[in-house]
Amino acid sequence: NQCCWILTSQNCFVPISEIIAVEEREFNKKQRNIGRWQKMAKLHAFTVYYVKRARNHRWRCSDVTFWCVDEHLCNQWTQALKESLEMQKSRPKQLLVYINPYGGKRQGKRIYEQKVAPLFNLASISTDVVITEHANHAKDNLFEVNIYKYDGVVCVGGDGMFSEVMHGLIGRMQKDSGIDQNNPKASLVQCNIRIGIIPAGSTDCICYSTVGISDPVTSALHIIVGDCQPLDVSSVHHNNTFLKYSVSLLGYGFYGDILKDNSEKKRWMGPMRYDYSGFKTFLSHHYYEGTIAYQPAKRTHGSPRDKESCRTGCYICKKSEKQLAEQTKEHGLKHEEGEEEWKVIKGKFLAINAVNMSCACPRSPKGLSPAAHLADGSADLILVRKCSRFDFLRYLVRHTNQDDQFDFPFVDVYRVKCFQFTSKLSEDNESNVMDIGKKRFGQFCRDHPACCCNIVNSTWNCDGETLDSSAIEVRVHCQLMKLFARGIEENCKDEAACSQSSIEQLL
Ligand SMILES: Nc1ncnc2c1ncn2[C@@H]1O[C@H](COP(=O)(O)OP(=O)(O)OP(=O)(O)O)[C@@H](O)[C@H]1O
Ligand SMILES: CCCCCCCCCCCCC/C=C/[C@@H](O)[C@H](CO)NC(C)=O
Ligand SMILES: [Ca+2]
Repeated sequence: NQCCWILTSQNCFVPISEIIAVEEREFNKKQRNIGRWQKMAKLHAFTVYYVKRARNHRWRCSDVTFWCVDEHLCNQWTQALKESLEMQKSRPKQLLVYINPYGGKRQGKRIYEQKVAPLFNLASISTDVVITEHANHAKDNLFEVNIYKYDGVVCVGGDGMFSEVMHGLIGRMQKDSGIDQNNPKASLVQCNIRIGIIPAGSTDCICYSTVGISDPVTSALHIIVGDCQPLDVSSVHHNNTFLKYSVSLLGYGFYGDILKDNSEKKRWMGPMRYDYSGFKTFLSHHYYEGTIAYQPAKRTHGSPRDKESCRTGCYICKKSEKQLAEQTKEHGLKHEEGEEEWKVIKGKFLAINAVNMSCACPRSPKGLSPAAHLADGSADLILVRKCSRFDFLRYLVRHTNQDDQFDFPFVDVYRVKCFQFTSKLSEDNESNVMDIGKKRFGQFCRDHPACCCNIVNSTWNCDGETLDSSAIEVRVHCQLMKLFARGIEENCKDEAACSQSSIEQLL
């Protein structure tokens, strides 16, 4: 991996790990009938395709062709490079691909065929492609196929499609290992089959937060070079029944209501439906009463108010990986019961957001929690208490600029390893004190008919899908799965040197 190629005249270094493919070239001598080469009888050549970094974390496939008069020398180079590529053991050779033809702007199939498949061919990756015919097709299929013959699963679509594939893979792993997903305390088996995301959805938050951009070619190249990014996954339960897994946002109140309004009937609007529902939800300004109990994540280093973000090779995530390995060595898969105390908060909230990662996306480039980590075994729990519409707008606007969105008296943020939520309504229901008046008047606040207090429940938005229950129990599973990604890279300092187009070089 450390072995580097030096393209001398251009001062451009390409590590072997970033070479996509090496191809012998058929050379027609008329192509280069100039200078001293004119007299040569035959020229030999080979082309190296490699990753070229462009602006804003974009990767592109570039190429450089090497010409040579000595056939033997040319073959030696080609051979040596091919052997080096063979030694890159983390690269996938066989992939299972699921395409959602209806996600985002309905471009999934075209994006895959035009932008991704040619790159997979170039890198000699063989694929089995499934174009999904209905929701849950990919998930169900993952319980039936021989997943162990693949080096990875690729999903072409948005966060919802990724969620399907993740549920299929994690669920299959637990089933094959005899783990009961309904047990909220079960230690889940890690899923080592990596998932690659080719973004073709509406928000594409998981791709953006793990790669730094939502761009199909960039994601395809991360898959080809065999990147590996572990990811925390939260399990969500209600009354000892498994509901869902979440990797990006678990949102109650504002983000749940956006989804409730954002029904399948609005899918024709494409990604715009989120802006429309977002605006409507903002105007409705509903808040919800409930109780949150959480256990702080004491073992993780770092805080949600840190100025530094999780980046490629993040040392905080590395430390968590080490801790996890030590813990597994000591206790095996047995769940280690946390002795930390539970903290309890009661209140009226406009939004309760729990994020396992920053949740950066094109609409909010730094995300809902800019310092959240991809693989530290914790989630950031953000509580936005009842405030004026104007203050809530100020809070939302800070998702899109450089100002600190946690610097408000009505916003609290905690780094947690698990939490529980019960709405006031279900508390009342459970303790059987719900009075008939509440039932009869449905969603209006009896005491203040003109206020925005909503005594019906909101809905949980779990990575873009609604949950059936408002009372939930959530636990973060450190690094439960892996992606073909490497986290967001620090910006390339020398972009001019990185953005060279095709270079031709004489050996
Ligand atoms: N062939 C299909 N027909 C209908 N729905 C499908 C099909 N294949 C997958 N789905 C479902 O479509 C839902 C949404 O898809 P996807 O996530 O790709 O796009 P999106 O909702 O536009 O984007 P995002 O999730 O990023 O907001 C997924 O939850 C998935 O279960
Ligand atoms: C005043 C109007 C405000 C509009 C706000 C629009 C939405 C902002 C998008 C930020 C969402 C980031 C979190 C991502 C969550 C995803 O899991 C989910 C599924 O794709 N997306 C959404 C929007 O719920
Ligand atoms: Ca995390």
